[in-house]
Amino acid sequence: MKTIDDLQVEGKRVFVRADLNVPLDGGTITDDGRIRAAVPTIRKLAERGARVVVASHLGRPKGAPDPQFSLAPVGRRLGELLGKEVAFAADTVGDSAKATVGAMADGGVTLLENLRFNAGETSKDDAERGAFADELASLADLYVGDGFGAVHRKHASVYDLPARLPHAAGGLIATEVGVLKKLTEDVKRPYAVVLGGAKVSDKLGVIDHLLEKADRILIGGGMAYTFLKAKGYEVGTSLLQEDQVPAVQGYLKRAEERGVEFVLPVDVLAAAEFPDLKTKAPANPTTAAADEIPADLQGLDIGPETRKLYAAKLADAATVFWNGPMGVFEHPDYAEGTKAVAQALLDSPAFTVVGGGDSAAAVRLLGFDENAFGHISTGGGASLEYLEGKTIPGLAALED
Ligand SMILES: Nc1ncnc2c1ncn2[C@@H]1O[C@H](COP(=O)(O)OP(=O)(O)OP(=O)(O)O)[C@@H](O)[C@H]1O
Ligand SMILES: O=C(O)[C@H](O)COP(=O)(O)O
Repeated sequence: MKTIDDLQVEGKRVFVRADLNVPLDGGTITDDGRIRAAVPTIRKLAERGARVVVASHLGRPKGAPDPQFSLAPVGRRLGELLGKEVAFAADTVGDSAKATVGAMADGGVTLLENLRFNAGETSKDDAERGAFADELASLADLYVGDGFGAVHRKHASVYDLPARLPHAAGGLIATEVGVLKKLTEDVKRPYAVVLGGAKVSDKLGVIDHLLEKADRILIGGGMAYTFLKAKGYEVGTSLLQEDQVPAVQGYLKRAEERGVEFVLPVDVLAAAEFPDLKTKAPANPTTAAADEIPADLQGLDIGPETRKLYAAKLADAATVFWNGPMGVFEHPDYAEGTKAVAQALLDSPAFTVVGGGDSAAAVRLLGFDENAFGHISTGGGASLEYLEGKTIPGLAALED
């Protein structure tokens, strides 16, 4: 894989595919970690006289413009962090993008509007994606892949565009891959993996692979309820991937055969309603045993006994990979589980990798010092798929 040091960028339009998919509350960025992580590559290119065209997705709009997913606030923050003006194009490949990119001087930076406002970006149809990639390619001379959080997506800007332009990996991708490699090669044992979060269907597949690698797998967050259901427990109205229950039963069985320890919640914090994340009004959750969640309640965090159990299971680990918060940490009533896991990792001597946009944001928003962890990855699904040993579209596309 080439790096940006291998490219002659002066006076060239360099398309940087970043992952600036940050959590927003209205128009306010609640955690700018992914923007900060994107800055070094953008700054380096601009300092070397490139005309830097930055592009990203934000959220999951449905292939058409949707103001709540505009990257405009991200552009303002990027400008603050770079300490220079970032021109914002009001579309991705339309008149505004062409005019803004056309008007750039050497060393300038433009941010395009959300890539996913265009159906071609995420299309499953190769021709449709390719046509959109052609339009993106017309805006640049060179391509730099640096959006580690999105490299697992076979999307136009990640996968098809690098095939159309001379390309290289940015500094963030190089760093992320370097650290994750350590977890696939000579991992120090015991190796514990903590999985949580809400993108359950995306993440269940990784367990198949982890059963071959990890010594201990702790499950929390929205993932937990599919496991509890697979054990035959009722989970009320909790997040559930019903169609995955048989697969999860298979994982539990294989884990037993292989001597991999699965650790599931023994209690949860549950409520009738999902909490109001805007007002943060008290949610008054009930603590319920994990095998007795009342039919009208949903589990929204791990409970106090589970916090202690998970801390104990992490205390003697030598390596820990953690992806996905233990609960709806954005609300203070459901933040304790995530805090307990973060604290347990800080207290343990293990080499710790925290993966995921939301997991990393949780660590920072809950007041932990991010530098105290071995590595905080900007990619959740991406780091999991990397650990799975899958071919990653956005990394394969950067190979020579
Ligand atoms: N029990 C639960 N029920 C519903 N949602 C939950 C539950 N536990 C955690 N969540 C939600 O999961 C979300 C984070 O999940 P996600 O899978 O996106 O994490 P991530 O891997 O860190 O991020 P990414 O994959 O986007 O990089 C949070 O917004 C949190 O509120
Ligand atoms: O947050 C993420 O995991 C990445 O930005 C990818 O987003 P996606 O899951 O919507 O493709």
